[in-house]
Amino acid sequence: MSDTLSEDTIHESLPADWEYDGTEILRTVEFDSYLDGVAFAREVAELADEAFHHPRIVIEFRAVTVAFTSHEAGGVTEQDLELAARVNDLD
Ligand SMILES: C[C@H](O)[C@H](O)[C@H]1CNC2=NC(N)=NC(=O)C2=N1
Repeated sequence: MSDTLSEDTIHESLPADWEYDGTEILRTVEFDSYLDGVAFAREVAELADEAFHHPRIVIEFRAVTVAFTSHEAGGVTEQDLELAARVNDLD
C-alpha cells in the first residue's frame, strides 16, 4: 500500500501548473479546439492505464482537467506526483 503524503510534502513537490485541493492534485489545460482536448485526454488515459493508476479526467469545450489521487491509499501518494509530472511531458 502506498503511503499518503503530508500536505506540506505535496505542496513542496507539486509539478509545475498543478495544484492541490486537499483531496486531489489537479491541472487544467486549455486547448484551441475540443478535439485537441479529447486527443490530450486520450494520451493521459494511455499513460495512466499503462501505470494502472487512473485519474479523473474532465473534458470540456476547450479545456481538460486531470485530477490524481490514490483511492486505495486514501490520499495523494508519490505515484500521483510522478504521473502528474509525466502528464506535463505530454503538454
Ligand atoms: C483495484 C484498484 O482499483 C486498482 O488496483 C487500481 C486501479 N487504478 C487506480 N487509480 C487510482 N488513482 N487509485 C487507485 O487506488 C487505483 N487502483
